[in-house]
Amino acid sequence: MTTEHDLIDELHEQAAADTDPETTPDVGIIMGSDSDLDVMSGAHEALDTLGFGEQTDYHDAPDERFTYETYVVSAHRTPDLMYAYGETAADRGIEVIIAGAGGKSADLPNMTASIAYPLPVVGVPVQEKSVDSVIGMPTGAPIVAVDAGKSFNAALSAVQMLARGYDELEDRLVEYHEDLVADVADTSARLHDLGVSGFRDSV
Ligand SMILES: Nc1c(C(=O)O)ncn1[C@@H]1O[C@H](COP(=O)(O)O)[C@@H](O)[C@H]1O
Repeated sequence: MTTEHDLIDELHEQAAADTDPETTPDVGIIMGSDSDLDVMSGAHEALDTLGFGEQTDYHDAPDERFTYETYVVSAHRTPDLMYAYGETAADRGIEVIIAGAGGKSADLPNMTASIAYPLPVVGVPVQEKSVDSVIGMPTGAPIVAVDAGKSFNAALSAVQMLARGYDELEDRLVEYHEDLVADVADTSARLHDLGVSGFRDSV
């Protein structure tokens, strides 16, 4: 069984390995519990849509140029792991972190933002009651956050940040947006042309 200390050691070893950044995960997704996975999977869906690959082995990157990794990390249950993740993220090649947590005391995103600073962290309150604890940071301690459950948008925001350095990602974001616009326009025309009953029958 893997222990917290095994994971911490791995993170530090990876940070020290000086790996080619093209082969390291670009986006790190962390969440307070695996019970957050359903909500957080919107981030995976968005990244998959934008052509990212999932990296499950730090030393064996998938074919995709841009990748993400996922871990469960908790400020409350595994503070040492949270510290190690935030502290090593930049050296491990992570360029932006998406951090989700639920409950009334959702501290993982904001704590990670402070530890990983100046690496940007996009916080996802997993539930409505988590919003205040995710976004409530003092002046000088920034976090970017989305509304409760909006992990899909968190990933889009993360890619927007990455896209400032990679034209290819900017193109993918533009293409995604054009598809979105086309879908809405097509739905609008079908609703109009088929009428409400016909439209309902068609979906
Ligand atoms: N908010 C946090 C933190 C943290 O912020 O460090 N760690 C776990 N949790 C949250 O506790 C909830 C219940 O977790 P369990 O289902 O594991 O009991 C989850 O939504 C998780 O994000």
